[in-house]
Amino acid sequence: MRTAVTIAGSDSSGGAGIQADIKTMMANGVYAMSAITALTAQNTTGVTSILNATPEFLGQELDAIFTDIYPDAVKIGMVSESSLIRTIAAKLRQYEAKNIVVDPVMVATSGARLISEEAVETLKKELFPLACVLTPNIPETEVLTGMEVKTTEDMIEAAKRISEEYHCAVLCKGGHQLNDANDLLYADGTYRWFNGKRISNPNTHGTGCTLSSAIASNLAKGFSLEESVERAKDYISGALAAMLDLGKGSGPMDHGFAIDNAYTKEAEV
Ligand SMILES: Nc1ncnc2c1ncn2[C@@H]1O[C@H](COP(=O)(O)OP(=O)(O)OP(=O)(O)O)[C@@H](O)[C@H]1O
Ligand SMILES: Cc1ncc(COP(=O)(O)O)c(N)n1
Repeated sequence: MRTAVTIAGSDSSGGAGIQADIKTMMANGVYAMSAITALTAQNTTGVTSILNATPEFLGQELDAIFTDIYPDAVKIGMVSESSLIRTIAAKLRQYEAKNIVVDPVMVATSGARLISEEAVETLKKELFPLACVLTPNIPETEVLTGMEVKTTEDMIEAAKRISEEYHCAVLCKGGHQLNDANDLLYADGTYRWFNGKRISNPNTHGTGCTLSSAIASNLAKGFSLEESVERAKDYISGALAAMLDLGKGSGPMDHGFAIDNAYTKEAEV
């Protein structure tokens, strides 16, 4: 069985972070492991508290993982402090980790800031060069380039700039567009669109976490980056189209849509 690890924050409401990642990896047929960077107290309406792991403890989690069940792919999500980012980078280099997907998580759907400004600089310096693909959303793409991203041409230009600066592929996610949900992959000087029909579902908590974990799962299974993105896009569209509606705010998606006997189907009996 292929294996993957998520290095990210825990979401107590189970919609984003570690919990979304593990559900996604499992639904995509990959054995999931986790190194938790922070505990968050959050639900569909917001984040009320964050408790970071210490760099020492995070290092020990990564040692435990990499010295035993070596992961075929790595997904990195919320890491809010520079010291934690440095620990991750050092461990990934030490263990020669492969298929690293970096989701530069900055702000939650609910509006909470999940990384300090100073840590964004460390993320760029330490982790971006190790990534095989970065998956910023449009606001994150704007922060990373300092340019406004309003049109499809802007998305292409911004993704090109990031890809050239950090020498890795960039998937600029289009979930924040008004009419479409088209994602742009820029790799090796060329680009390709992954078009998605915008699904009229207000429950988008954890879409970014889910997409990056689905990409990591497919890379772990040996698919090319393009194939991995295509499959991940199908997965996120299916999870959104299942129209789960939980909680008072922007709710989580249904990861059970692809699994026989999953909880939503059972619940209807
Ligand atoms: N309403 C929607 N219909 C279809 N696809 C969507 C919708 N919203 C987001 N997506 C898709 O979900 C994926 C994540 O994109 P998005 O831009 O929302 O990332 P994000 O902002 O990082 O997510 P998060 O909500 O976790 O912060 C992309 O593939 C995007 O196209
Ligand atoms: C632990 C954790 N990681 C990531 C996100 C971003 O996801 P979203 O933007 O969908 O809230 C989150 N809310 N919590």
